[in-house]
Amino acid sequence: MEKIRNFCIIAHIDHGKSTLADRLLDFTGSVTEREKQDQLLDNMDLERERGITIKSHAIQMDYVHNGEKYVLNLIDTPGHVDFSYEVSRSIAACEGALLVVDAAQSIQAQTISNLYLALENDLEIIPVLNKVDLPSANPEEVTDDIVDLLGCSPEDVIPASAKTGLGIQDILTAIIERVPAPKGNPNESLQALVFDSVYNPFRGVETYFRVVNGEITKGQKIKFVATGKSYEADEIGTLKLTQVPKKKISTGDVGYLITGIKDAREVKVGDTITDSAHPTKNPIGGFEDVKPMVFAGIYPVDTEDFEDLRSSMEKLQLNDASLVFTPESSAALGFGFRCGFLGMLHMEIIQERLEREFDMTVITTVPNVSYHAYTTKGDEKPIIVNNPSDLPDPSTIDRVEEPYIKATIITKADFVGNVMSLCIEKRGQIVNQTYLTTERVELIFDMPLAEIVFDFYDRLKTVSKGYASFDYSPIGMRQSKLVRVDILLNAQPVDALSALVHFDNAYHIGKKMCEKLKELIPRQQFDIPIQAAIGSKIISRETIKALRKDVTAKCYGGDISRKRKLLEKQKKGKKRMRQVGNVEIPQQAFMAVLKLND
Ligand SMILES: Nc1nc2c(ncn2[C@@H]2O[C@H](COP(=O)(O)OP(=O)(O)OP(=O)(O)O)[C@@H](O)[C@H]2O)c(=O)[nH]1
Repeated sequence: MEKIRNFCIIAHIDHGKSTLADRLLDFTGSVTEREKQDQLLDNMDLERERGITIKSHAIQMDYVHNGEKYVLNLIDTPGHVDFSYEVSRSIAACEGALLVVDAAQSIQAQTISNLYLALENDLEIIPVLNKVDLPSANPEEVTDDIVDLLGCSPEDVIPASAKTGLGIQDILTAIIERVPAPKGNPNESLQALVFDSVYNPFRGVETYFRVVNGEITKGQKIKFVATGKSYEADEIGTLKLTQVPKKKISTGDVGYLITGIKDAREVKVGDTITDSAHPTKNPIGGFEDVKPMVFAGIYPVDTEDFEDLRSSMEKLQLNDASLVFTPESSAALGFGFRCGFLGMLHMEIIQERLEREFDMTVITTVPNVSYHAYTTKGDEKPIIVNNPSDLPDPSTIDRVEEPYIKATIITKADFVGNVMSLCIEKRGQIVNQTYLTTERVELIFDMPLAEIVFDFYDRLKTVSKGYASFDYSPIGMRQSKLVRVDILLNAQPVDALSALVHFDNAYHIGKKMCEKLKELIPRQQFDIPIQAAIGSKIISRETIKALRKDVTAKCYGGDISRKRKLLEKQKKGKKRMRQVGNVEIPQQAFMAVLKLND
């Protein structure tokens, strides 16, 4: 135990965590030449393409320091706010953290939020000034920023470049000398923290854990405290680049467990593993079930594919326990599912995985957050509104509550005005404003989560010319004035286009929706009126003019293969169209409300 170091790397997105992890693996000889590949830990294709870490992973390195052999367990953490719960669990499994700060960009919102998480867990912080090789790097200034933030001395900050390999040895030395060895009692009953799980189609769910007390042995009967379920530890081992089966994993160490569980929902990140016969009396605290924040409908483009979609979603859920869904139906789109996601990025990922891994073409409807509606009947429990159609009749509503968040934004002093106006437009209330340095300002707002879901990130980037970083955490429900804006095409309501919006924004959004739909829906043989309505009141209207004449009629003769090509192309385009009444609506139209300001 004396020779084990468990650490994680925390950073703002793109500050170089994954690249630094690769360098550490290289340096400790944990990868052979053949295995070398950029961003080794990001082993999902999607992760590599998007250049982001979606799930956290762990890896063990051996390193000799002053003639002594050490085991270093690195736990890589995801960088995006949608996955912050996973960051918090990975952090809880460590004693130390490398705080990576980009020498050109300095401290950003997630640098701070992750740092707070690490400090709450009493982690030893090793500040790393990364990307010092960049011409735009500002090492002195950024070191000062870090010293101010941590209250450390400038010598504690390790200058490094994950690209060139500079500083890697210093980082390893610091991990061994500064990060404390794990504590814990090997003789106590087993107590292990689940910090991640991964679904493997051949082996079932692989659970990643850190032993806090006691030890886990192959074949042991173990129990998951939160789910109360018991299993046999079919295989346990440590995580090198590949899994290395072991007979026993002891206090302080990190490993994987395979029990033949086939459903990701049975393994919850944050849960405690204990011995089935002699369960621990103190499960590790802080466990929470991850709750979806954003809801949207997912429908097959072809109504006949509903059963295929169901089986694909079930398979996806086996390996992504944070995805929830229930069947729903829409007059416009037929049968589909109302799905809950951790955030917008998670939603995009699910949609993309459905298309790539399961070859499904789907239509996603306008996302919304989860509201609580109380009726005048005085019922104690709220009606949970995850779907515009769940909103009770306005005449029976007493009040509606919506989820609020604390938003932390760090930006340059020059852009404070712009960022403030944006947040106020998004119904934010300023809570605090602090100058971190003369140049950089931290703004804290209470804001409705719903406003973040729509275009907030993009707008923030635009108004700050990219110099703003953003992070948020939920702070509970607050009363709101919510209405449902319905869209009528050719006088027919299209339920899949309905959106839940704040009353003050309803007219603006209704108008923009009509304009956007006019752009997106192709002209047809007849005039199509587009209307936005609240209840029976029409608040906006546009008209798509009819095509004047059939321009293709003249195109006769010519090469057949060319014609076929055109037909094929048309078919592809058609695939994402939905016939509603006698109007054809393209897929983008269902998401139009997200891009109202483009
Ligand atoms: N010049 C230079 N570029 C670097 C350095 N470290 C990382 N990068 C680049 O910075 C970008 C982001 O690096 P990543 O390692 O993917 O960042 P990350 O923090 O892991 O990002 P997420 O996993 O998405 O949170 C990549 O294009 C890297 O090649 C460095 O020391 N110098």
